[in-house]
Amino acid sequence: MIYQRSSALFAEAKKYIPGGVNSPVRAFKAVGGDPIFIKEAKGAYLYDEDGNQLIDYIASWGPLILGHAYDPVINAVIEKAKKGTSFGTPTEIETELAKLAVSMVPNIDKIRFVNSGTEACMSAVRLARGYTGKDKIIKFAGCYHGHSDSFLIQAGSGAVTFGSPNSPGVTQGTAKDTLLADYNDLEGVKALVEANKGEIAAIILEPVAGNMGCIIPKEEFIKGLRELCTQEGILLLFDEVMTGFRLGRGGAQEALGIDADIVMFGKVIGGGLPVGAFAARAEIMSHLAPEGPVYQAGTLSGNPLAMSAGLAMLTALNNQPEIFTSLAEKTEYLHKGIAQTLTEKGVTHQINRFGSMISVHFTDEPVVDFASSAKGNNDTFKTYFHGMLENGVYLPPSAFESYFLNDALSYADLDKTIEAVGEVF
Ligand SMILES: Cc1ncc(COP(=O)(O)O)c(C=O)c1O
Ligand SMILES: N[C@H](C=O)CCC(=O)O
Repeated sequence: MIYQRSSALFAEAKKYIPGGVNSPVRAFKAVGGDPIFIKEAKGAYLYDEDGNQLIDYIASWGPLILGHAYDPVINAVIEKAKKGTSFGTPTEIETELAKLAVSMVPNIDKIRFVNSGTEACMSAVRLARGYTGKDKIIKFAGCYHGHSDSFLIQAGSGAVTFGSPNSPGVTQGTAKDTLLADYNDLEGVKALVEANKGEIAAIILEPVAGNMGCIIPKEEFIKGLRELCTQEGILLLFDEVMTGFRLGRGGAQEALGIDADIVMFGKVIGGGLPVGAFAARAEIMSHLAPEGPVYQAGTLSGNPLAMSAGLAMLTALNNQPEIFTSLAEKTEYLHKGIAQTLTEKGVTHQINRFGSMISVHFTDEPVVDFASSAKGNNDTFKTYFHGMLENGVYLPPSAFESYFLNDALSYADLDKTIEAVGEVF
């Protein structure tokens, strides 16, 4: 593979954009080398600026569950754009998307659209604080809820990849209200709740984590959190930015059989355009302005182009729920193929998978939380990542990220990926 033009574009970008990228995980810092600049994409493939074709396991970090440039989404956006790009007024399509989302997801009556997952999580926590009248929240080490100040405390994703899980710029005043627990450690959470009795507004988590690799919640952990929240008057916040409309029509709530109090969305709900959302029962959502006192706003929130992309995406998923099953089957096939190859080659590994999310960890311990994920061998990961790239497979450039499978991937693509693992090792 030749990456001359990508490297030249990166050098130019670095002159004008910090680190040459607009989101840190894109910069390949954890794996070394220059990031690949993409020119276009269709279905399961990316085409870079040097003319290489790559099988894509990132899908724009999750949104493109039906593959790149999915025709119904593209056509909906084109048609909408011809009629104007933004009005700053209510539009009918916002209600159409809200109605559809509410019909697909359990436990929610109303939804508010924002522009990113970060905004969704930030606003959901404000709502939880306003609703409960309490200040503190509990988050889990290695979970990422976007880059709002309250969440940059032992955050996963790019924050941990670049060694700053606690970002400079977050004040002590803000940080003290974010209490930290370990994923899958119910007793630790109970102890925190006991030590801060009556002060906790919310427990926020990725119900299936994807920002320290893919990590599955133990049944007793997730059930225990629900029970604890109900007992203590704490709101349970599911950050479904990755899992929403990916693990099934009803997301992780449905897949795990657990009801959350507030649910946050991003990625798939925008069909590849910038959309986030948060949703809850009417009683909770009624605290939000202009109905209630908790303020939240956005000049471009509910943008018609973004809404039309989201509506086309959710309509497709709602009408063809078998896609979720076939994606999970493809992911299982990939899991088995990679596991068999790595075992034959004598490479120590763990693979975690849930639905269409999967991650490979080069460690001999089960990966159940941030600490066990961080034990993965990063030198082996770098060899794996660059070797796969050389073989035309584009994986997330960090061991702390999940892969996202998309419906356009064929079994031939999966076989090529599995063969590539054999080539690399
Ligand atoms: C679980 C989770 N929550 C929140 C976010 C923040 O979303 P965004 O990047 O759209 O702000 C992300 C991804 O970035 C995420 O994976
Ligand atoms: N892990 C992050 C979100 O899912 C990756 C996307 C980003 O921060 O650019």
